[in-house]
Amino acid sequence: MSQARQYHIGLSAADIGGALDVLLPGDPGRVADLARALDDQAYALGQNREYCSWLAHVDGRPVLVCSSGLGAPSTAVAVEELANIGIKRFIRVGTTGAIQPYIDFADIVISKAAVRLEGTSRHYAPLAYPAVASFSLTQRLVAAAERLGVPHHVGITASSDTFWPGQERYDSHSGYVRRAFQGSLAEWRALGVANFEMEAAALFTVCATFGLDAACICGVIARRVDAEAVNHAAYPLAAERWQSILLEALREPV
Ligand SMILES: O=P(O)(O)O[C@H]1O[C@H](CO)[C@@H](O)[C@H]1O
Ligand SMILES: O=c1cc[nH]c(=O)[nH]1
Repeated sequence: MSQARQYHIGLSAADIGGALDVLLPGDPGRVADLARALDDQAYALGQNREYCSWLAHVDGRPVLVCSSGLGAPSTAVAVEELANIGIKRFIRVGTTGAIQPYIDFADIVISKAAVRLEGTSRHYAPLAYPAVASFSLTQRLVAAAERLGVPHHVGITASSDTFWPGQERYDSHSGYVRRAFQGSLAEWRALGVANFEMEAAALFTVCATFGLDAACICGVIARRVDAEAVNHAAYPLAAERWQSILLEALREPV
């Protein structure tokens, strides 16, 4: 473990009080709310670039909340540096677009694996290497969702490098989706993929190659069976649900 202040996240081991767990929301603007939902005494550690960090305690155990930034490259940087300062369990938490008709707004999707549509994970392992979540960490999230009765789905997630073409959205600036992606949403749906987001595959791959545990829990704010647009009204309930699941899961001693 390194004692040095990490270049991008701006944290050192001394800052995180021996935390082994990190929650990784994509958006730095969501860190404070999430940390306070775990612990009303949670406090800010600082912010560098897209990496905003707070420290919370759950039943006396330290839990770091640190934004990953948007997309795979910044997530991989966060994993590298958080691993350097002693983090062992990484839980991504964020928003997602569901592609299956049975998944509703604000439902929770817990990823058991991810399709590696992004490029970052290939810097760590060849494409034949699977992007799988940690069984034990994922099982803790699923058990917590079940205990709380929160509507949730456990499924395969497709992680794209882009919000528009890679998720086959035609409402982009150009309105054009490359031929390689035309029809891709229907194909992922036919193959049983549950949802689109942008970080899980890199997180799972990097953590697995490091021998670390990773999981991903997302709340549905777009239903791609109906529309390309995000439904902002779904966010508060989705966030309330993921916060309650995470608190319940973290209360369980490992
Ligand atoms: O809500 P977050 O965690 O940012 O996650 C999703 O939202 C962003 C796209 O809007 C991507 O980061 C995607 O993975
Ligand atoms: O549709 C969506 C919604 C959130 N995040 C994504 O990456 N896609």
